[in-house]
Amino acid sequence: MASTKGLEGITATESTISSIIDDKLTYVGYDIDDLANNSSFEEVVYLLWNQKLPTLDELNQFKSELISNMDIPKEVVDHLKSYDLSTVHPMAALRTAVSMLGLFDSESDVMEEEANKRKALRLQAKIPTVVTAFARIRKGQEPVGPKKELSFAANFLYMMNGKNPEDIEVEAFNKALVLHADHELNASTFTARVCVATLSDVYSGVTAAIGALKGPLHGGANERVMEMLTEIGSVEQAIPAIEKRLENKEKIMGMGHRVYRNGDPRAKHLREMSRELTELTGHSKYYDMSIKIEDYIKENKGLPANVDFYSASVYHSLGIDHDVFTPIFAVSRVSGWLAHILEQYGDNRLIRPRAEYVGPKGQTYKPIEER
Ligand SMILES: CC(=O)SCCNC(=O)CCNC(=O)[C@H](O)C(C)(C)COP(=O)(O)OP(=O)(O)OC[C@H]1O[C@@H](n2cnc3c(N)ncnc32)[C@H](O)[C@@H]1OP(=O)(O)O
Ligand SMILES: O=C([O-])CC(=O)C(=O)O
Repeated sequence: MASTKGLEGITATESTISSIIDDKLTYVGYDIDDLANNSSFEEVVYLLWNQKLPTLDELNQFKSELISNMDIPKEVVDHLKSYDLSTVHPMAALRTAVSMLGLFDSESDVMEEEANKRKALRLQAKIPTVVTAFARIRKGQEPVGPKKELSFAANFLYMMNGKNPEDIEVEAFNKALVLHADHELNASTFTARVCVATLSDVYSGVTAAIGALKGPLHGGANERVMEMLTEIGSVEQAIPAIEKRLENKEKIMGMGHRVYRNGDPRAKHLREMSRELTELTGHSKYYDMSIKIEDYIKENKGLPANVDFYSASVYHSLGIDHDVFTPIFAVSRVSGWLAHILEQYGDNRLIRPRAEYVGPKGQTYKPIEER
């Protein structure tokens, strides 16, 4: 039987979490546009995990549970301080720290449903703390803990910068978190599901997913978009630089998508946020360059911008270090990974496809001294 490279077009599982149908994205049946325009990230996480929007009481309870679980063990902070901070990528630090968090969770290997839900909450709560702690430690700053009265999005920015964020920053960051929360069977979510389908634990599933998200063809693209924009440097150079990259058969980061053909519905929200925030912070050139590149690639390659393209200039405008863009993706996407992990446990079967063997056949074994 012939193989399908990259499993393109293969339906590998049923899911009730998110859907992409005719280029339209929904979480549990709610249109991403409605959620992006109206909901808090905490509401979306609750929705993904419970398959329903919370009441006000449920939301308040959920928010306070999240905040009260945000602290991370001192040993993890000490570990983050022990690397060569000039070379370690924050995604690598996050991958190791999440695995380490499992060592300090006495329920790590308890496979009961309620224990898995408690671990999900702890991971969702602690990942922003790890990301912000590492970002501060490598600048010689001490980590900052969360504030009870702040939202999840505001707390991330507070723990990162050590000061209360502006409303417009919180609004933009919340929207970015909502837009990145889940995306059907993308590579990192599939990785998480494959891992836990062996009945491995939640920490292993999330650690594996972080590894998959890190790659430049997936979540790692947002950092590469900013690297590209910075290298290009000016609006005038945008098209000549892109033409040169295409001539060299380089991929344009943030462009193209395996599933969307006519456009990623998340990109328009991020494009608008990029327009507003770059203007407000004096970084309009990055928005102007992005628009030119998007139009050129659409016209010449027929490829749409994906979620990673405009998130780059949005995060840059929020003053976030470029190599922290992908960890921020993880801060949001862990909600989707955890929803899928819980769904996988709920109706599990080992995921084990086949490979079509195309190597040599019928070889005769020779003793080592005769080779
Ligand atoms: C959150 C996310 O993960 S969104 C995706 C983030 N990744 C990126 O932005 C990286 C850049 N984009 C890409 O590499 C791809 O579009 C992917 C990985 C997103 C999708 O990949 P696939 O569905 O496997 O498409 P594939 O890589 O086979 O590309 C098909 C054709 O389009 C071209 N193409 C696809 N994306 C791009 C791009 N960004 N720039 C230039 N050409 C591209 C390929 O070169 C290929 O051309 P060919 O048929 O002439 O060889
Ligand atoms: O679905 C994909 O292949 C990649 C993507 O856009 C995401 O994970 O958000």
